[in-house]
Amino acid sequence: MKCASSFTFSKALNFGSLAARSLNSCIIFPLKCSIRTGRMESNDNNGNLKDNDGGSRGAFIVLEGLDRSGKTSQSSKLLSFLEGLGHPTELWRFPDRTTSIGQMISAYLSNQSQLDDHTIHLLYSANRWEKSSLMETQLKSGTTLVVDRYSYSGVAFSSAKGLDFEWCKAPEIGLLAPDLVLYLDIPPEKAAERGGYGGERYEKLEFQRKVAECYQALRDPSWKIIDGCQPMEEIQKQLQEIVLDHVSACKKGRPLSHLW
Ligand SMILES: Nc1ncnc2c1ncn2[C@@H]1O[C@H](COP(=O)(O)OP(=O)(O)O)[C@@H](O)[C@H]1O
Ligand SMILES: Cc1cn([C@H]2C[C@H](O)[C@@H](COP(=O)(O)OP(=O)(O)O)O2)c(=O)[nH]c1=O
Repeated sequence: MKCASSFTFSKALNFGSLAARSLNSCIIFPLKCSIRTGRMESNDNNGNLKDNDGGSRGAFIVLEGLDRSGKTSQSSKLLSFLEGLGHPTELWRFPDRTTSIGQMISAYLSNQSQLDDHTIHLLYSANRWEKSSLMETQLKSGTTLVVDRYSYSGVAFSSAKGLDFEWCKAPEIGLLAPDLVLYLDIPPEKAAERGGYGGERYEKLEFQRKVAECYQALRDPSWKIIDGCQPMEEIQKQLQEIVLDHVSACKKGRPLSHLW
């Protein structure tokens, strides 16, 4: 894979932290299906409700996979499932196209603008950084976040273009790490058959094959790999079984960690 030449590692890091500092002060409009804030409550030994300050929090769950692997369908089913069990839950997605950075990304994806590969990579990252403090607030207030794509998409798609793998990871350093990555595994050819690709920039079979290889390189043993070719209901059942353990571990105070 080719190395970034004029753009150094430290510049990428500086960009990431600068974007985080300046954008965190902006008004943020999160893309979500439900908003529930407020403190978690639990019973003390006498059965009285008390504030839950002891690190109890929501779980950070990420769905990853190729375009058309079923992430959006499964994310919303997961949201309904968790809400149905009474867990405060929000559905987020990246890129979040509602912010001004997100709109630049959207214009690029629909081929209305042209950007250097490094530049768009850093914009995707900035789009995550501008949401990171809100993300942390929500998790700490007890809300579980189901997130459709995260840093792994950033690295897989940009390194599939030929950018250096480690360079691609650098601007993500320090972002919150998910508690669980659910990877919907589907051959690129199968994904392409699903309703056909639209006109977006990356929706091309040859490119998706490279993305699949880059995801392979990025995977770690903690990822849950789900066969995305199964019927939707079967996938849904498997995801439900996996997430509950993580939701309860986070409720019991599993600490938040950071990438990578
Ligand atoms: N398990 C599945 N089997 C068959 N079709 C599916 C399955 N999951 C999703 N689809 C269909 O594939 C298309 C893309 O699904 P979507 O959830 O939008 O994927 P993504 O968000 O990963 O791009 C939709 O038409 C959806 O109905
Ligand atoms: C989050 C992210 C997405 N992408 C790509 C993946 C998708 O092809 C595209 C748009 O993402 P998305 O809107 O999730 O598309 P889809 O629903 O088809 O999966 O942006 C990146 O290249 N880098 C990133 O950091």
